[in-house]
Amino acid sequence: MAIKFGRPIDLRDVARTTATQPALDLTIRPRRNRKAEWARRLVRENVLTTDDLIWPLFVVQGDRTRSTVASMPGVERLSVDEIVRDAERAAKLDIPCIALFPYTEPSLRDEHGSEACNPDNLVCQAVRAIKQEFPDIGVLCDVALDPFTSHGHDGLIKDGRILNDETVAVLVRQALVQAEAGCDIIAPSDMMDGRVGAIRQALDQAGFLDVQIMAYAAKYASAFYGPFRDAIGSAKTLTGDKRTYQMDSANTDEALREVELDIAEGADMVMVKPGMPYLDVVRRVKDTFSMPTFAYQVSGEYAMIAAAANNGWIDGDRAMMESLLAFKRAGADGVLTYFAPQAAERLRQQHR
Ligand SMILES: NCc1[nH]cc(CCC(=O)O)c1CC(=O)O
Ligand SMILES: [Mg+2]
Repeated sequence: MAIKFGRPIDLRDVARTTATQPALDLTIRPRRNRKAEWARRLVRENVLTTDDLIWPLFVVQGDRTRSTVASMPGVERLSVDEIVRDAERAAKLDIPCIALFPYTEPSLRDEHGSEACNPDNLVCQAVRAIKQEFPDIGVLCDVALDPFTSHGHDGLIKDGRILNDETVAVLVRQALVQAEAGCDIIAPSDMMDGRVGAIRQALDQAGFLDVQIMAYAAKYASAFYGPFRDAIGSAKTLTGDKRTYQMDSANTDEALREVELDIAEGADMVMVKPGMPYLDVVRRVKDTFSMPTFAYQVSGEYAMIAAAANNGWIDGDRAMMESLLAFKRAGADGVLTYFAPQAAERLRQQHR
């Protein structure tokens, strides 16, 4: 491996000090446990493995199509046939789960996000195609209306307000078509009140007792979603912001109340989003509820690391691994990350 950013200084530990100066009278020297790679491995508290990774992918209409996302270097929108190839890559890399997000053709977007409930929409097509070839990989589908609405909001709008209960009714239908297509995990990211309970009830009534729910329980109104909105094509159309449903970045007690509600309504797993700027929330959620807790390293976090790395300003690979390990340290059980395949490849090399 070429060392671009400084040489590794793995100084040989000398058995006895040869310093000319008298040694300090220190009984405790924490550096002893860091003296060599084997010693550091021995006392290492947290590890990242491929089991921790969920890989988000973008689906686009077409055939053999891979289109770049300008604000997410290295990330592409994939047509259904191509997404099956990436699912295969995920399976080969031992990544347990992939997450799907659609770029909906502008002509199919409307005020009500109708395409979300079309059993033949891009996401449903992709789920079927992936499940047919790779039934053993987990498939997570996002539930929210923003990829489908002409205004870019996650819910229905009336007189400039996002309607809660009316939106929940649509989300329930969206979740059902996704479950019908073969989705394993339904992940509501819309932040409407009561949607987890409504979706759970509908899934159960339809016989989808084993379909899990991963609730985007503590999801903040964040500037870090910018590149994602580029990827799904809602950046240009979004009117206003999402602060009447996504959380205020200033709050953490509120995150605990949101998580508590989603668990009570039947969430099997909970998520905090974004990731790195909200590691304190991850820690509090994990400590308070002992639930399977996930963090989403969102598009803006990915873009920052990728951009700095592409400029030669940071060592991208090391920054990626360090950022992912931070989630483990904060108590996360797993991470949704666009770095998933790169991280998995790196983990594989390390273990060789
Ligand atoms: N509700 C849709 C949704 N699901 C995941 C993300 C963001 C993911 C990312 O930035 O990587 C968003 C965007 C938003 O809420 O505006
Ligand atoms: Mg909620």
